[in-house]
Amino acid sequence: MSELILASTSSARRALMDGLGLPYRTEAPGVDEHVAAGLSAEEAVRMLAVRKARAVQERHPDAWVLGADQLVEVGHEVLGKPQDRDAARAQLQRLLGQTHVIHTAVCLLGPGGHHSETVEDTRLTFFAVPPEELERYLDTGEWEGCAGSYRVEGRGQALLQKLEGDRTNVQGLPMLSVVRLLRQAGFDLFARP
Ligand SMILES: Nc1nc2c(ncn2[C@@H]2O[C@H](COP(=O)(O)OP(=O)(O)OP(=O)(O)O)[C@@H](O)[C@H]2O)c(=O)[nH]1
Repeated sequence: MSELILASTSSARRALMDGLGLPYRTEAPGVDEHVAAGLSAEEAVRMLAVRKARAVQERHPDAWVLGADQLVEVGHEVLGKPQDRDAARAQLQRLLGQTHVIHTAVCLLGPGGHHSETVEDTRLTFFAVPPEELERYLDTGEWEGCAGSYRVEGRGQALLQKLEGDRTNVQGLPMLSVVRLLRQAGFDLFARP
C-alpha cells in the first residue's frame, strides 16, 4: 500500500492512530474550517473531514489520506474548540447536567479515486457539578484544543455520568469505524514492517 497520511494536527488523533500500529505520518491540512451557516452538525463535520483529506491528497495524490472533524451538539447549539478559559467555562456550563452528542466524521481518500467516509455519534451525560468544581476542572487546562472543553480520557471522566457509543470517537477518531474503512480499502492491519 502507498503511504498513509493522517491529515491532522491533533495530538489525540495521533495517539489513537499510534495505538493501531500502522505505519503512517501526519500532515497539517491547513484548511479554512468555516462552513456555511445552517448546516447540521453532521453535515458540517462531514464537509470538513472531506475538505481536510482533500487538501492533503492534492499535495500527495498517490497517498492514502485520512481526515477527521468533530463538533459537539447540545440542544440546538453546536460547540467547537474554546478560544480561552472563559469560552471553555461557558461550554462546560452548557454541558453539565445535560446530555450532548459528539459528532465525528472521518474521510479516507486513496489512489484511483477511493473515497469512503462516515460520521459516528457518541452520547454523553455529565453530572451537574457546583461552580467551584467546574473552576477546579478548568484549572487542569484539559479544555485547551478540545471541542466541548473536556478530555474524556483525562480528569474530564470525573464529570461523566453516562456514555453511549464509541469512547475513542469522543477523543477524536471513531476507531471502530477507522478500522472498518481501512480494512474495506484493503489495508493489512498486521503487515510485517
Ligand atoms: N484528548 C482529547 N481530545 C479531544 C477530546 N474531545 C475532543 N478532542 C479534540 O478536539 C479537537 C476537535 O477539533 P477538530 O477541529 O475536529 O480538530 P483539530 O484539533 O482542529 O485538529 P485537525 O484534525 O488538525 O483539524 C480534536 O483535536 C480532538 O482530538 C477528548 O475527550 N480528549
